[in-house]
Amino acid sequence: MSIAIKVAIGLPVALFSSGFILTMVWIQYQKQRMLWDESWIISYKRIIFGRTGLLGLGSTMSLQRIRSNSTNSQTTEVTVCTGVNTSFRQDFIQPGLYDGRTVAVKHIQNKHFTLCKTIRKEVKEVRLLDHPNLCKFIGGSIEVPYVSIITEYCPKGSLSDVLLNEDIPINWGFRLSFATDIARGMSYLHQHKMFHGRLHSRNCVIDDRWVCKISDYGLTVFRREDFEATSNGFNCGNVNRLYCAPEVVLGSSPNMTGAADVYSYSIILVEIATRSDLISHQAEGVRVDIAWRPPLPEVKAGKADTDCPSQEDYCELIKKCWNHNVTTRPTFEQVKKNLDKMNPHKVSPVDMMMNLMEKYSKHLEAIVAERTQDLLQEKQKTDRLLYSMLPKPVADDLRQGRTSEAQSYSNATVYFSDIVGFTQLSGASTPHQVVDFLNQLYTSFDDIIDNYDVYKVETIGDAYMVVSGVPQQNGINHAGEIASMALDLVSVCHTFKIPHKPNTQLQIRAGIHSGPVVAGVVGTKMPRYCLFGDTVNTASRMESTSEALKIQVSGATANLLHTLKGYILTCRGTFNVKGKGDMTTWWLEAKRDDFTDPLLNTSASSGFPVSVSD
Ligand SMILES: Nc1nc2c(ncn2[C@@H]2O[C@H](COP(=O)(O)OP(=O)(O)OP(=O)(O)O)[C@@H](O)[C@H]2O)c(=O)[nH]1
Ligand SMILES: [Mg+2]
Repeated sequence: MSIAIKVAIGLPVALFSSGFILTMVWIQYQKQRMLWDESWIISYKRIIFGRTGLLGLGSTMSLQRIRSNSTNSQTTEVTVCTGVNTSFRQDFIQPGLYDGRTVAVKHIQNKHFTLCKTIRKEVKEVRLLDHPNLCKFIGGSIEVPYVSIITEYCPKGSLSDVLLNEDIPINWGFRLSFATDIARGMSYLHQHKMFHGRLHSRNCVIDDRWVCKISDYGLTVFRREDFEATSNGFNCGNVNRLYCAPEVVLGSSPNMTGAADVYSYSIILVEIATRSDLISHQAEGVRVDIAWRPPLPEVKAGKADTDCPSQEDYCELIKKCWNHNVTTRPTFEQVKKNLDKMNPHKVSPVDMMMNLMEKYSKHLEAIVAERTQDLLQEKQKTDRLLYSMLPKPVADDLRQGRTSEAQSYSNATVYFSDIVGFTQLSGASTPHQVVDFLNQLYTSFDDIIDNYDVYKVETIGDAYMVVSGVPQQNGINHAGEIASMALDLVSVCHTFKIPHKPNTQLQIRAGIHSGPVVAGVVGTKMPRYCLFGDTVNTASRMESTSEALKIQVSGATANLLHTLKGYILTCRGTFNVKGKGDMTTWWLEAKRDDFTDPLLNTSASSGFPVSVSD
């Protein structure tokens, strides 16, 4: 073989071998570099506590939960170089601000800490992990007594916090999403040959997008505290016994196995379905009974959001996961497939949130519409009440905060009526009977006056006062409106039965006068619309000097009725009215059908001609 051939074969082989060796050396170097890399070590002083301004849904609960296995809690005040006075709490996870982001700081109670090769290896392992369902490791503080593990902070708290908070509605879409998230995270961990060993619902945390992430995985030696020096995970004698697989309790298997994690997961599935606090509910005795399992959840299968889409499959999955026979427990990969089958149209939590919000906003809109309708009805009721107490324009003015000015009217007609012998009648009746009687009478009067363009001013005891032409002016029609109304009111008296004296004939005395009036609201408390002026006094005199079941009309009103035509009036004559002097007044008898002038038609009425004047 010539030298050239030897070189031609040997050179590529040599090059390849040296390349291979170099690559191997490079990989080894990288591995070692990662192992000895200390960029993950965080100076505790650089974490700012108490300024995070966070506290999401579950955080208050989470962050104040005293660790159940912590026997003593100690608080040491330290002033960090940032100038923020913080307190080092060793008994729970604290949120803090590190490098501009919010982090969860889990304190490890250790009096001594050595950054040994095992811990370096553990850190290297968790640093290489990256999955959306794993709570990201950020770094660690190794300064005693501030030894802590710093991880991504999930503002909604732990899965347990969320499930036990009754104020958070969680439909089955969310529940299956949580279950799938945990299975995904765990599957990823197991693929990387890492077992959790302390999987429970408090070690699953919920981020701001409602994604469930697994926390407190790996770093077994790093997180080992002084008091649990011998433990390498669950302390099965404590509250977490519930999550311990039977083989772990019996000591026949280490707790760091995939099957043990699957067992723990089955308990989380029960918690997700029942939303109950299994730890508090477990009886003392069950902690030692390895055959004990929480009761299977009664999940409703159905189409509603609140129902499980596949009840039987869900319970079947739980049973498989807590099987005594370790080998028949599914892997998380299989669990994921099972869950996907149960929930084929999996929607992301954000979309579910959006759907929920849309649903709530629609529901809210419906409620608002309903309440608006109620409000409208209430307003109508108060309006009706207000308008029954004050004329509408006046009431509207008052409602707008405007004070309604008194207004003068050049001509209006005022009606007064009074019950004849009321004092005697009420003396012989109980107050209840009197009120009942007046109420019935004036209710029927109120119904009648609704047919006319008149405004009822008030009832004063047994007196009834009505005006027309105020506050709505109506030319000279006011006289006709009042006259027609007065005739109706008197005629109703003929048929009206006094409830407690059916055999007594009700008699009213009525009087009418027309003239100028001033009208306005008096007072701010219980405001009343009042009429003032001589016209009111004269109308009252017309009533007081009238006779039973008769309507006495002044000359001024009679003149207007004459102009309006259609009323039969007979002259009562002239007599002295107290405070008014001599007055000629008229009896309003009836309405005429043929509209002939009543004052000129002497034969039809009283038989003698009459002139109209005050
Ligand atoms: N809001 C919020 N709470 C958290 C976070 N991580 C943990 N927690 C809560 O802090 C509480 C205390 O956590 P840990 O000290 O890890 O105790 P634990 O989870 O009960 O038990 P182990 O982890 O098994 O020791 C837990 O109940 C969690 O609910 C987080 O990222 N955000
Ligand atoms: Mg935890």
